[in-house]
Amino acid sequence: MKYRKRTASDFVFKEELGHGSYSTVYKAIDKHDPKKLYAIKVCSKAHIIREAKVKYVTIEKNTLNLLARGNHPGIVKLHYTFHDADNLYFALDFAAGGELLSLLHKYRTFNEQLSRHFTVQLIDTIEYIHSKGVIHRDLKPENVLLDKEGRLMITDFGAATTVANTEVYGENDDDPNSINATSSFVGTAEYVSPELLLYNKCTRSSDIWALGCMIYQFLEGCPPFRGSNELKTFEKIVELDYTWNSNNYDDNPKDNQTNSINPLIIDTVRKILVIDDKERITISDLKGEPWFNSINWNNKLDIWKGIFTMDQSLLRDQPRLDSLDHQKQRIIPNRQLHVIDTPIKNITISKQKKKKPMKISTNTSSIVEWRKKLGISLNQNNEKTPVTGLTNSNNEQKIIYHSQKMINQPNGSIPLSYKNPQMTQPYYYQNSYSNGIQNKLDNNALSQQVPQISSTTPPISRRMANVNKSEAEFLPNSQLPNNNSSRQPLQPHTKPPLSDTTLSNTEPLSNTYNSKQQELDIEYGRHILKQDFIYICEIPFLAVGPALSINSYNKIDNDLITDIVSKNEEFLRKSNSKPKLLTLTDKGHLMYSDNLGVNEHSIVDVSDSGLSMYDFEFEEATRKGFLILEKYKEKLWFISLPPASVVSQLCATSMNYKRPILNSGENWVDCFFRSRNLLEDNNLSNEMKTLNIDDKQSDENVYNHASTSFVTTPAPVLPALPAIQTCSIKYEQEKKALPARQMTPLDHKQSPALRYNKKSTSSTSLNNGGHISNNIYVKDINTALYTSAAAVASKNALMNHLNKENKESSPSIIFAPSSRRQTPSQLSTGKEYRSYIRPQKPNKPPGSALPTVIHQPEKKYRPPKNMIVTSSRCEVLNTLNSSNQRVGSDQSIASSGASAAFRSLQKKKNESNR
Ligand SMILES: Nc1ncnc2c1ncn2[C@@H]1O[C@H](COP(=O)(O)OP(=O)(O)OP(=O)(O)O)[C@@H](O)[C@H]1O
Repeated sequence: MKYRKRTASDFVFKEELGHGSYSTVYKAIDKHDPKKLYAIKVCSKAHIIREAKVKYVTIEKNTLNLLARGNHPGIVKLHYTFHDADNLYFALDFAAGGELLSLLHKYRTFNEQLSRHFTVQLIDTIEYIHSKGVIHRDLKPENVLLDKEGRLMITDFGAATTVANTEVYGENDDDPNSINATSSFVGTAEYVSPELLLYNKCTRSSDIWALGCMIYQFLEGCPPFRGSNELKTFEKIVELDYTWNSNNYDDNPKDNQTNSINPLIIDTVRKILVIDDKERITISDLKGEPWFNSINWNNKLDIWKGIFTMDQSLLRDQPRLDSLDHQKQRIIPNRQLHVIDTPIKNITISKQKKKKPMKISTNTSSIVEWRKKLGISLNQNNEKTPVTGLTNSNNEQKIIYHSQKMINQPNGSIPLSYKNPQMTQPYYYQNSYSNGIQNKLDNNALSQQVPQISSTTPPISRRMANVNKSEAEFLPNSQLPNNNSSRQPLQPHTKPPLSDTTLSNTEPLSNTYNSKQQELDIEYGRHILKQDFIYICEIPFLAVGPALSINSYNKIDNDLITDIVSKNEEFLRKSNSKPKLLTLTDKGHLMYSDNLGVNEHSIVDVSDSGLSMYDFEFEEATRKGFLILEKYKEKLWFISLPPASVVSQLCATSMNYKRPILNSGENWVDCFFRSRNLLEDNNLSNEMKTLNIDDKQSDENVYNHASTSFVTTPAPVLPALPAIQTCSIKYEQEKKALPARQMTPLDHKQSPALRYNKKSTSSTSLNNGGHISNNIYVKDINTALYTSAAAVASKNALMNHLNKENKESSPSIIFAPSSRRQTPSQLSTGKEYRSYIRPQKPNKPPGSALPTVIHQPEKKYRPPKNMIVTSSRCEVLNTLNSSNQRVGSDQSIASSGASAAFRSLQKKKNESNR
């Protein structure tokens, strides 16, 4: 047959059949052959990239392709794959009979004959899947569909793996005592095997375990192991805590004789539900069980009869049998239902819906949804990911090691990162600090005097006015409150009338993006988001030195910044030097130059993962305070705004060239966020361009196997699943799902509700891509980080982040403009150094939606000695600390779900081994 690539326009999309964690499935009619119905699974590219589901989609596609070759009736067939700019499409067999779970719910239980019939079909299919070297890993009634004749079709291969891959999972098989922290869950709680729970091992036998659970469920109506939460479920599984009930049909008097389960079934299930997977019955032995004596396993036609076409006498004991006819009526005429054709362009497929409501509270989530729910995810390399609450020693050691390496530099030597020739001369080299200590640095660019903080620098009165006594105790003498000064209450971030009238002259200029500037930007191929005159002071992290040294920066915190600012405000403002022109582009480049825009010095990329931003009373409207940037372990930049009169003069002098101030209406922090968002969007659209699902091979293959007749092909066992590993979904930037997103925790586009959640003490969201969503305003970074519900909940994300980072980059912590962070308690305590742990663009109108301040000073994090901790490091460590503290508490275990269950199981296991 001549190959022709299908597109979405080849189909008429009908009603939605369902939706999962990364797709929405629509019924569709082939325009070229209206008799052909398909279920088209539509995956939004943006969604699967953002949610790091590319891997699952890839696995599903390749597994389905592989399994389609055998044309087994028990596997939902993949007919076509195609994509467009926004979506990936899988054209699958349409399962007119719906989910097996729905049928089970309808009848509550299946009678013995029906149970056996379905079990036989499942065994035949599982045997086929395993013969191809594939393990499904998420078998459950929701993942079993029925075709129009009522034959089973297993679907949802997103969690599948190969036998070879699985062996890798069981790296501790030989030593069951050494369960490590990198275990990951696979499956759905009620069907997950004990070997996975106990040894992080998944084999073919794990699918058989799930089959045993399903057989039980067919007869009892619910899975054998179900607790009130995942932990209890897992405990029941590993303790093999299940019982057969005998009163299933009590409400159906005419079925009284069926209220005891056939002992042959009980015996069969007993042989399946064996804790030790090596002792568990195999598929071939299972087929020989007495319960299947009547089955001719070679008679595929008999095995694969659809329940809607079967001899009804076979089903005579089925409770509410009459309903089955009704069900058949309901299913088969489904095609005749009046549906309004949905033009493809009107299908809101890019907008993902939430997972359908769970029919049974805890067992209907797919593996991926389940992982997400429990905060368990795979890392980028498809490796096992630490489970919440488990040891973090590796990660921590990594940090300590690096830190010590930095600190242990021989006196005078300079860490490589300091030798960056582009590093500009720090301003303070020119200043007149007389008490500086001469560094013995051998690098020319850095052999300079480290400024000694002048003890005579007067305290900054403005910030001292409202410091209360208890706080004052923690402040150096030089910062004691000055009662003569009055602290300016922070104002909502509206544009106040400028005190300096000369500045107002510049305003009309500043809002105009004039043609000369445009020309320049076009020449440079950039678009400027904001440009303004600023003072900038760079302070590198030095290897040695008493004050502004790496030792001083072991903790970037409120006190340190306060100390630096209070003692060096004049110096930091560079009042004696000429202001620079700071420019931020849409590409995230931040640079400064003289006021004519020449000799640009690049500062940093706003998207840099090692960049943290803070503000210290930074008020653009009143031109006060500092915007502080920190490149982790490299530099601090203190940015402040010159007086309006100075700016006005500068503008006047540069009039002939261009109008230098651009976009003064939007403050710097907002622009940083905007720039970062633009970059993210850019990344996303680039990744979407590279993500496709073209698979000519697959389509041709499917054409060749289009027949629905079942051919029993003796399929060779594949050593591995090359198709899965050499994924045919091209994802060229496979390295990352969305790199910038690791650094910018909140996907505000997808979670708009989280952006300004006023109940923010725990307004946290963690998704499986390891993204932290957090909306906590705090007055003290360490306190905040320690107490942040987000930090606690996001340990996995952070650990993932650490895993991914061999370098010392860190998630950014960005401090929002103070007007948005201001709370009454902040004002009353007088702490100006407030953190805002959520790198995203704040766009709420000024003064609104102030989340609750979290204040638990007693839990303040104390960094270990010799450990360099930036804000982000604090976050990581506090998270780990608090998580470790929670271990062992029953209450916390109960609330922390699967990971706690893991811990609990390990603990029990270790105790029993002692
Ligand atoms: N071939 C099909 N025929 C009919 N309905 C289908 C078909 N495939 C899927 N569906 C329906 O669509 C729903 C979602 O499909 P599916 O579970 O495959 O999506 P998913 O994104 O892989 O979800 P999950 O989160 O479970 O992995 C199913 O529950 C089912 O009701």
